[in-house]
Amino acid sequence: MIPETPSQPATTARPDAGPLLRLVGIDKNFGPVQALADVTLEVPTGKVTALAGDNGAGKSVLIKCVAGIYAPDDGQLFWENKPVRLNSPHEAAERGIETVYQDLALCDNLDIVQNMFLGRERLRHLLLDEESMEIAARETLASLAVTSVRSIRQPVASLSGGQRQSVSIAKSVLWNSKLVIMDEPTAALGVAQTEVVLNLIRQLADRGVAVIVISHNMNDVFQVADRIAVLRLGRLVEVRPITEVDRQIVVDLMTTGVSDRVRPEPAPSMPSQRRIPAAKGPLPSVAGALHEEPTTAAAARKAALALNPDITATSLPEYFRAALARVRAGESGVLPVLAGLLLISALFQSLNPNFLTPGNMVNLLIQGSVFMLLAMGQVFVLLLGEIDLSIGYVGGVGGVIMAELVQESTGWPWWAAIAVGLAACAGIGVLHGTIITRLGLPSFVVTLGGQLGWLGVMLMILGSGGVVPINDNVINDIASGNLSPLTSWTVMFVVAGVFSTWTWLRDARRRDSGLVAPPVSVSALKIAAVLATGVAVVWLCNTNRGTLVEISGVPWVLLVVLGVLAAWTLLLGRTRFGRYVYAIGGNAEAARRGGVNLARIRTIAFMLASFTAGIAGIVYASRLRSVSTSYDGGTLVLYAVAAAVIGGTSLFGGRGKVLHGVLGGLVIAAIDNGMGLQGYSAPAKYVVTALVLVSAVTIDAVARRGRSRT
Ligand SMILES: Nc1ncnc2c1ncn2[C@@H]1O[C@H](COP(=O)(O)OP(=O)(O)OP(=O)(O)O)[C@@H](O)[C@H]1O
Repeated sequence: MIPETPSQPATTARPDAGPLLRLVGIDKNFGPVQALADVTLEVPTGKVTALAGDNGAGKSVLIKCVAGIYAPDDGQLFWENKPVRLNSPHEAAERGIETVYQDLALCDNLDIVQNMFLGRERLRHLLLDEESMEIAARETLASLAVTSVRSIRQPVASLSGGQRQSVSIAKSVLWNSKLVIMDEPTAALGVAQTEVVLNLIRQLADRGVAVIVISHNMNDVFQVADRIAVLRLGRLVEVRPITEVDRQIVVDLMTTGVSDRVRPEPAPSMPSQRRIPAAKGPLPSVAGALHEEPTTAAAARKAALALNPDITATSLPEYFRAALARVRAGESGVLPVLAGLLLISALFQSLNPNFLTPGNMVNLLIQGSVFMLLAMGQVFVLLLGEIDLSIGYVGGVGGVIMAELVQESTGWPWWAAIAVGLAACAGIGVLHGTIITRLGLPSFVVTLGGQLGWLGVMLMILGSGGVVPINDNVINDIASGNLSPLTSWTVMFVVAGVFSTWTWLRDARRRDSGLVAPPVSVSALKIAAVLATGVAVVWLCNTNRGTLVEISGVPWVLLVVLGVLAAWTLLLGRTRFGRYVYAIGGNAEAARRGGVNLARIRTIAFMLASFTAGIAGIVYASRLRSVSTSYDGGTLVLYAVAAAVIGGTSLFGGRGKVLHGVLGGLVIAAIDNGMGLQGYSAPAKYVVTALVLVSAVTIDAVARRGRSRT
């Protein structure tokens, strides 16, 4: 089992207990290539063992055998004196073997805490326990003298190579790893960063961790290693204490397998032989490893603020300045879509004064609800870097199943009909997800096939008549019914009250614990903004929009959208599943190495996309009070992808929020509605929506470039 209490000193050396790891007679062949031949090696605790060898000598294959990636063809591994088989990286991790790979198995889009806990998140009441994880991560970094709590919530993408290595090493300390394997840990690092990383490696060994380091850099090997094992053509030729060899001996062993040379006494000033001393407490040169640059406190604070305004801003102006810096760095969040919405509204209002009337606004919200729902489902899939082109017609299938079941001849109650329609959609999502993950087919192709296939199924259920009317009042009221004005206000204040209390208490608790939290003024501003939006929407909906009879109140469908938004936001933001969706979108390999079951998470994401499409299909059917052959799922799915991307979800995976689907859906509904008021036909609407989509994708791509430049 993986120990649950991290950030204590790791194992203490057990001098009498033998080596932590013993490899005996390990062979590994790849067809005719003998990568390892009869390798016998002991790895003791509390020592850094350097693995040296020329290109192709077998170093990587050897560590992969220890890390559970390759099974040796012959030979035996002994872990703490017991014979073991390590069948997967997960099994190795469970025994306390952590591998820090050259390509650093970190997800760029996740922050430091999220990366350090990836695959081993702590939960409280089934939700991620962010506070406890942040505290543990902070303590671990501090114990290694990587002392910057300020930046613990910054995305790993914004870290330098040395900083990323520091995070990877801290991760192994956090998890009380007994053996840490590092593949070229200082490759591509500058002098100062190399020094930081070597110091951290030394600290690991001084805590009693066994460390294996592969490095081509002899300076590093001589600085940090206690012993050196040399491989040549897959065979282990020597293991010696580092004090008994010099560079020439190592080179001789690597190239010829033997060396008669006796190491001369090193001159005290020889830089290449300078050893890092055993640590007594945090090493000063490691302090601030997350803040190597810039050097002055003010500049460091400015940089930290720019990376994440929540980190350190203590006043409102500071927070806004930092947010502005983030926008300039390509982290614009929902700003472009909000600006776009304002612009579109101003444009249509100037063209037609009816655009911003309460009646039209509510109509627009109802029209947009189908786009919003479909887009919210699509966000799950886009976050994975995939796409689902079938959800339009999957929603249609859900709608038509529900419609058939509430026919008088069938006589099902409305709730059962809805449940079966949604279950059918979820099942379709599982089917798509399973085909995509198990057969390894591209989601684009599978769901394109799904688009045609489910259109066919929908038409078959519709039958020769081509239309299934809905006479059930409850179902028809989903899109056409309203809450009473009083209930509308009550519901709004309850929802806003719950959100405000939760936000306020959470932010206050985090501030009290010294964790990353926005200043009080920002928490207050967030609450005020939500309250103002709620009041505006309810005021709008409560204004009479009927001509012959009075029609007022919040439409039921808005509650459906709000409910889905809240549920999916919680799922993506506060659960392991959500964390893994982002992790896979950011770096699927890192997620896999963290023990995440990629196939399961992907399949669930496709299921949720289809399930949400089912809700959209039911709303659509409710609005038309029927399902017919005129249902155009092909256009709907394109609008859904466009809405998610326009809202700010990246097509490249790993970035996005459920809220983006709602905001993008609003933009599309506004274009559709505004152009409709102006008397434009469908083709013109398509062209304008396409232009907006292309602009959104361009903004996404430019922002991505901005981020990588930063
Ligand atoms: N998956 C594989 N399939 C076939 N051959 C492989 C595979 N992995 C490694 N080899 C072979 O095994 C031998 C040892 O490779 P390995 O990657 O361990 O070398 P290395 O010592 O790590 O070299 P380098 O320093 O260049 O990374 C090489 O001849 C390589 O071509």
